Amino acid sequence: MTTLQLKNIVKRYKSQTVLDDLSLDVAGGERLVLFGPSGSGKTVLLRLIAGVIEPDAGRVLIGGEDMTDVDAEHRGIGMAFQNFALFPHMSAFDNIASALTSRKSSKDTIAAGVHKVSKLLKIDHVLSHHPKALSNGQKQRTALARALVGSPPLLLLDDPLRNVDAKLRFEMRLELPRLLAAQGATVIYVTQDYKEAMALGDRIAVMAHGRIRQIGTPAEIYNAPADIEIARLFGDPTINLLEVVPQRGPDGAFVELSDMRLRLPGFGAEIVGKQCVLGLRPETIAFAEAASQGAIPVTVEAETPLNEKTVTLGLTARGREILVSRPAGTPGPVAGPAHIAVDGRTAFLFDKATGRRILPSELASKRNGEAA
Ligand SMILES: Nc1ncnc2c1ncn2[C@@H]1O[C@H](COP(=O)(O)OP(=O)(O)OP(=O)(O)O)[C@@H](O)[C@H]1O
Repeated sequence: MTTLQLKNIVKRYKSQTVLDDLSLDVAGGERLVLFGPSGSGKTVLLRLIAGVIEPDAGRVLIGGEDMTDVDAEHRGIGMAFQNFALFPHMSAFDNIASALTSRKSSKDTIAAGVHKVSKLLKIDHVLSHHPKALSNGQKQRTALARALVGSPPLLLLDDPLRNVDAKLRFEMRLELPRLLAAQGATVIYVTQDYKEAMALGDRIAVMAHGRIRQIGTPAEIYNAPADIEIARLFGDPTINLLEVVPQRGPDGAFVELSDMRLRLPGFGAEIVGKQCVLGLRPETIAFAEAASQGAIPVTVEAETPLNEKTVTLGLTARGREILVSRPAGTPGPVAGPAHIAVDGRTAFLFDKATGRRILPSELASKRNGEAA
């Protein structure tokens, strides 16, 4: 299976550095998601891997071979883009087959390949249609079929679900991993949708300003975000972020919420008196009895039942907003005074000035130990 290595890639447009000394290693058969806000450089990176644009510096290695100076059509890559990019004057069949024409395969071999992939993508009944007679979902599947038909060892998919409706997007999120796994290809998949990133990626590379801010499995990104922005981008409802200044208590550092102490196990003197931001995932907070130990009083302002969960907005004594999320159907207060229980071990602490997550001192010293 084909590996992909990017080494110190730089791409500039006039004075703007769009990719800034970016390096990346993708294992053979891995599905790597490039995730990041609009303008972070995802599409430029994909086009650069494809060979459509050239880097100003750095190397692109595909399967261990330096492909930086090799033309796009000789890189053996399959591509599908968010705007479908189908030829309007060709049938769906011919659009898909166009990916194979340069191979000089026999007509029968091409037809067999097109039918196989079309069946898989459930578009075999519309192969004679031109793009204007296809629904958006069918166009998207046709573009995907064109990318898959030659079984390329490296597949680049640029936000292929962006222009399809919510139902199809949901279906494809379920189907695509199986489909891509069956292909055995190495996949670079661009999306701005964090749920898609988590559903499809073996790993996710979070991009910002032409750099990779964090790379890891979906669980690593969610459970150990490198900074506030990443914590905010992954999660629905969004993570609670509260400005705090930790204090020193008899049994370690704590912060105050509604005049109650929330202990931060593992954190020590290094955070005392520092301007920080506390991150609490709504699903890690539970409603509690007033008398239970550490219960923090809140005033419930509003409740929003969603399909699978109920999200409640509470206010602390000083009017700070806290979202609490619990599985739908579980009881909870609807309005008025209530108490919440927060486990300090699940809290994130960020440096307010830099936005970077501060690791608990125990973990930090363990990491340092590992590095030494
Ligand atoms: N041909 C070009 N000429 C000048 N600037 C460009 C060109 N192509 C891209 N850029 C700039 O590079 C930056 C990154 O663009 P890119 O399309 O890679 O972002 P993106 O992360 O894919 O965004 P989106 O999710 O909206 O597609 C943007 O600021 C864009 O304006």
